[in-house]
Amino acid sequence: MMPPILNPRVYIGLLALSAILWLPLALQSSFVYHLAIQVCVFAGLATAWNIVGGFAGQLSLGHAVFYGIGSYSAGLLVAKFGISPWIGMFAGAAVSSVVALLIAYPTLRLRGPFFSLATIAFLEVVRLLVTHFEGWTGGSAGLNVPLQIGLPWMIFREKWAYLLVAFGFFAVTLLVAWLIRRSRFGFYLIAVREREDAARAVGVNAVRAKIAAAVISAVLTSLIGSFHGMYLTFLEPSAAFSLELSIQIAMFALIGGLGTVAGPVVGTVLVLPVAELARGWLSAFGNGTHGFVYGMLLVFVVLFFPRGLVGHLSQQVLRLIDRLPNGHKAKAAEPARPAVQRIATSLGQPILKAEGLHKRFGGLKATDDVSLTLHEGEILGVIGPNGAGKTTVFNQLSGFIRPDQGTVTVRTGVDWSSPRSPETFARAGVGRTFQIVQPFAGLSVMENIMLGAFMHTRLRSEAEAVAREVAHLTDLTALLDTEARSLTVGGMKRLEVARALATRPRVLLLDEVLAGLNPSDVARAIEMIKRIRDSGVSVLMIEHLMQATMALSDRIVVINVGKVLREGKPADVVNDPAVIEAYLGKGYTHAQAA
Ligand SMILES: Nc1ncnc2c1ncn2[C@@H]1O[C@H](COP(=O)(O)OP(=O)(O)OP(=O)(O)O)[C@@H](O)[C@H]1O
Repeated sequence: MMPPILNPRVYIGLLALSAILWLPLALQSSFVYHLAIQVCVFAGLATAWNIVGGFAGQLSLGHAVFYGIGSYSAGLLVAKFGISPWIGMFAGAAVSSVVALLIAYPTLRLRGPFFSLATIAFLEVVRLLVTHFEGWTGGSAGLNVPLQIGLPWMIFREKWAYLLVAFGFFAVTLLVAWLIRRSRFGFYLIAVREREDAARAVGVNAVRAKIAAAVISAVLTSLIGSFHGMYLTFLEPSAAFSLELSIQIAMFALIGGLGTVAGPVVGTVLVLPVAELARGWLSAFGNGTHGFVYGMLLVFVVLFFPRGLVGHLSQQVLRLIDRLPNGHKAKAAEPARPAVQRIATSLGQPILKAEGLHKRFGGLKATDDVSLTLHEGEILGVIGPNGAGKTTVFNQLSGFIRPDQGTVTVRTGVDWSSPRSPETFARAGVGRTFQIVQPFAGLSVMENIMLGAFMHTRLRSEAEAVAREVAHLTDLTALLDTEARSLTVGGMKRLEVARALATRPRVLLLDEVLAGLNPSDVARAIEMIKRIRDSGVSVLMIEHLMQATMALSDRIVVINVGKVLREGKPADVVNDPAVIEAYLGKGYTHAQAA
C-alpha cells in the first residue's frame, strides 16, 4: 500500500500549510512574522469554533469566553504564583470545559438559538466578573504578564520561536478537527446538525454528541487563548472577552466554509491579512474602519458562495490535485453480490408488541387503545384514511412519541425490552424511515448509509463494507458517490430504507415509502421490500397504495379514528364493509347494498 505522504492531497496540503512557516522565515520581516502568528492563532480559534459551530451546527456567538478564560488563567497563574503557562493553560482548559458543560447541558437539550444566546450571556457575565475582581485581575485597567523570557514562560525574544509555538497549537487543533471529521463522532455531529430526528433514528445520542463537541471546542479555544495571552503579554477584559472577537472567529469559519476541515483555515488565511493591512491603511479614517472590510468580504461571500469558499471550490481544486501522480482515483464499481438468501418464509414468534397505546393531542384522541403485534419474518401493513392516527402509532413504535398510556416492547433474543427514546429503540433493533424523507443532503449516499452502520462499529472500513452491502440490497450501488441532495424522489426513498437497514435492524418500520414514486420505482421498491423481508427483517409498513399493500402484506391492520378497526389477511380486510365504509363513507356501502 502507498504511504499516505505520496498522496498529492496529503503532500499538497502539508506544503500549503508549511508556507505559514517558511514564508516569514524567508522574508524575515517583523510584520510578516506577526501576521503569520496571528494567522496561526485565528486559524486555530476558527478551527476549534468550527467543531461546535460547523460540524455540530451550534452557533456559538460568545466563544471568546473560552479564549478569555484560557488567557487569564495562564496569565494569572504566572503573575500571582509563578506557575508556568504550560501548566496554567491546562487549568484554563479545565475551567473552560466546566463552563462549556454549564452552558451546553441545559441549552443543547433544546432546539433553537438557546446555545448561542447562552454563550453570549456567559461571555458578558465572565467579563463583568473579571472586571469586578480587580484585586486579582487588574480590572478594566488590565493585567501585565511578567516578562520572564524563555520556553518555560512561553515568552520569547525572537519572533520565529513564537511562530513555531503558535504553529504547534494550530497544528494540534487542526489535527483534532481532521480526526473528528473522519471519525464516527464527526459523522454523528454532521447528522445531528442536518437532521436531528433522522440521526436519533439511527441510534445517535444527539445531546451527548453536541455536548462533547462543545467541550472539545472550548478546551482547544482555551489552550490557544493561553498562548495568545503570553504572546500579547497584556490582558484586558474588554478585548479578551469581547463579542467582536467571538464574531470574528465565527466569521473566518463562515467565509472559508462551515463544517469543512479546511474552511476555517482558508477563511483566516484569506481574510486576516487583508483586514490587518486595512487596519493600517484605514486607521487614518477613524478607529474600527477595518471592520468595514470584514463586512464587505462577508457580504460578498454570503452572496456568491453561501456554502463558503471551500464548500464551493473544494471539488474543483481536488480534481486538479488528483491529476498529479498517485492522485485519488474513483473506485471501480463493486461486482454485484449474489441475491440475499431467503431465510424466513413462515411467520415466527412475536418480535414487536404494542399494548393499549393511548395518545392525546389536547382534546384529540390520536391513538385510542391501539394494540398490535409484529411477528418474525412478517410484513404487516398498516392502513387507514388520512388523519386516522397511523403516523402517531408509528412514532410511538419508534420512540419519537411517548404514549400517555400503554407499552411498546421489543424482543431482543429471549428477553423483551421497553425502549424509551428513538436512539434506544434503534439500538434495540427497530429501524425506521420518515414519511417526509430526511436525507443528510450534504453527505454522499455512501456516507448517509455509513451513518446507520456506525451504530455497530467505530471503524470506517467496516461501516463502508456494510454500506456497500446495503446499497446492493436497495439498488443504490451505482449512486454511492452521489451527494444525497441530487437523488430523485425514488432514490431518496431507497436511501431512507438503506440508512435504516445499515443499523442491522430486526424490525423495520416503513412510513409511506412508496408515496410519490412513479410506477417503475414502485415496482422496484416492492421488490426491495420483499428482499428485505427475505433477508430476515420483519417489516411494518404504513402505506396508502392499496395494490402494493395487498401484494406485500402477510396481514393488515386498519386504523380508523385512532382505533384498530380490523386486523387480518389482506383479502378479508379489504372486503370488510366496515373498512370500506371507513375509507369511502357510509353512502358508498349503502349504494353497494342497494
Ligand atoms: N403533534 C401533533 N399535535 C397535534 N395534533 C396532531 C399531532 N400529530 C398528529 N396530530 C393529529 O392527530 C391525528 C392523527 O394524525 P396522524 O398523522 O397520526 O394520522 P395519519 O393516519 O398518519 O394520517 P396521514 O395518512 O394523513 O399521514 C390527526 O388529526 C392529526 O392532525
